[in-house]
Amino acid sequence: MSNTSFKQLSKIENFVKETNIYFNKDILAIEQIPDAGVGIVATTDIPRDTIIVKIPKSSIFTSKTCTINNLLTEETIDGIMGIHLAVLYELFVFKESKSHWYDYLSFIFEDCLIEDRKDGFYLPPGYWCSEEKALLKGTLLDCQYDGLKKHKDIITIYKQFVTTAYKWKQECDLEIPKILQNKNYYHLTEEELDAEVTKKEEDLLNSDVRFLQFIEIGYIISSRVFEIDCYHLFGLVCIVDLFNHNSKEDIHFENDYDVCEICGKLECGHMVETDEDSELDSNEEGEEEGEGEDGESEDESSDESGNENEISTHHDQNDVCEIRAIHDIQKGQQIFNTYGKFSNAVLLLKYGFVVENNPYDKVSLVQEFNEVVDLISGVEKVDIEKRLKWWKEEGVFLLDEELDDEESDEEEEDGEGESNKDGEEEDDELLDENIEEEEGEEENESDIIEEEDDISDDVDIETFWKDKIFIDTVGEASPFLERLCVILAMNNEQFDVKKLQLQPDLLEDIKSSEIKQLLTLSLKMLKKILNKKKLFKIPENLPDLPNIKEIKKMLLIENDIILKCKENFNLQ
Ligand SMILES: C[S@@+](CC[C@H](N)C(=O)[O-])C[C@H]1O[C@@H](n2cnc3c(N)ncnc32)[C@H](O)[C@@H]1O
Repeated sequence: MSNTSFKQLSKIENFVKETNIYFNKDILAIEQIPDAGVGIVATTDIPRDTIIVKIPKSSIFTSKTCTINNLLTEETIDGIMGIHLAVLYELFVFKESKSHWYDYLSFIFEDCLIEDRKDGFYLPPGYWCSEEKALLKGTLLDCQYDGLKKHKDIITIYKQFVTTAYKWKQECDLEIPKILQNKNYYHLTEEELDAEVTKKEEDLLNSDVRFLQFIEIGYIISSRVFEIDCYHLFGLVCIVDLFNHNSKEDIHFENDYDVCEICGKLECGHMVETDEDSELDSNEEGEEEGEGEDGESEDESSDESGNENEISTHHDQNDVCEIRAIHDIQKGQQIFNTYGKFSNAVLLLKYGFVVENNPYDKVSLVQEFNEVVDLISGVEKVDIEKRLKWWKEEGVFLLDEELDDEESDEEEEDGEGESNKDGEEEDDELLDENIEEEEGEEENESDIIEEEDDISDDVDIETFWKDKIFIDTVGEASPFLERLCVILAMNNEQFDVKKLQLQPDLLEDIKSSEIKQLLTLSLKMLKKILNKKKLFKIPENLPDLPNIKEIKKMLLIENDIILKCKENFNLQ
């Protein structure tokens, strides 16, 4: 768990004061929360729309505000990777005497600063011991997210950071953070690393405790980081990162994402110049549209720093992120943020905890589905494969849209469409992206942190369809699994000629005897799949292992869902 220590709160108080963070102590308190580190509690009734925290963007730790920002820019390392490298320098090189961020960072990374630590590292499940991982085999975390495997990019990032640190030492005599002191890796070529990447990682994990610290720091960052804007990208936001997660949130994190990508201001010389340039361009005869919006004109404008400063100073006052109460909050209540519409598997993978009564929780049926598909008789194997291919490439997306449309219709009927006017739905989506994904995985975003019902253009097809094969939190089969069973139960005429798979209305028309028979067959298939799902065995005397509490919770929650499902479908 990425929790902080209540004993160290004075550090945060110092930092808040020094950096002009507005944290209304008359209405909020930082308190110790059982099994969740610290959290924020309302000390009085708080009316809806109250701004409870305000943070100047300059007080957010990002790759642009850190001490080594110019080096990172030269090296084009930004986003979460930039934060990771910067944290190593603030904590282990600049330290208390030279780092403006030390009070805040040493609060979040307190354990990482303990000298000679040998164990108790906070690591993603892929780095847990084999006994712990064995207990989680077959869970959603394993089947859907491959969460018991090590993270393939970590060692490459480590190698890149080591090389960069040695280069900075040579070029500007900058001390190398102790975690990155590894001459072997400095001399290692990328080809040599690629050739034996798994073995090299195993060797490092077994021989160098500093590599574990490196992974730990990356994991802590990933569990606390927020998306800020198109200039800073991601950042660690003091105070805002103390709100714990609940699927029902009490607050919204509000900030302007669209700022100038060159200087980060809301309005600035760059933007003014660019607008003027494009106006000029559009007035010039015979010139093509879009000319004048290129990098050159932007570079020219950035040279005119005098003008820019005037505007910047004025707009600095607006460069703040705010936390707003989205409904009335009662005195004494813990105030929750939501990290996203995440199942417990994602919560465990990304943040190291699981929650009971999670409406987005589910149990994977991918293995059971594949086993039953292998046993289907009456339809040729090639036809089954053809249908599965169609489903993965087209069908699953069609049904996703169909369900989205149904949901919007229902919302309109319930009058919920009004929330759109307030922008609340858009805000939800933004929030889901606030705590962003693990380092190095930017391209596989959809694997883990995408809002679960969101289709993105570059979605990984295998991940997408598998993610839809589950039992939901109330023990019902997912509509995707139900539809897939119908499709696999069709005869070739129904699939190829009548194209019933493209006519959901017909499928629901149970008056037709042909459809009735099809639905009976598909229900039989569905029950076969559900029947194959077995309860997880939880040993009575669980070994005393570091993550055993969360593992046990996870297994009990998955078992509870499986039991509800067996009851719903009258299965043994
Ligand atoms: C952004 S921090 C929140 C503040 C944190 N509790 C602390 O002590 O600093 C995220 C971490 O808080 C913990 N956390 C957040 N919500 C939780 C919850 N509902 N139950 C248990 N732990 C939670 C997890 O350790 C997670 O990695």
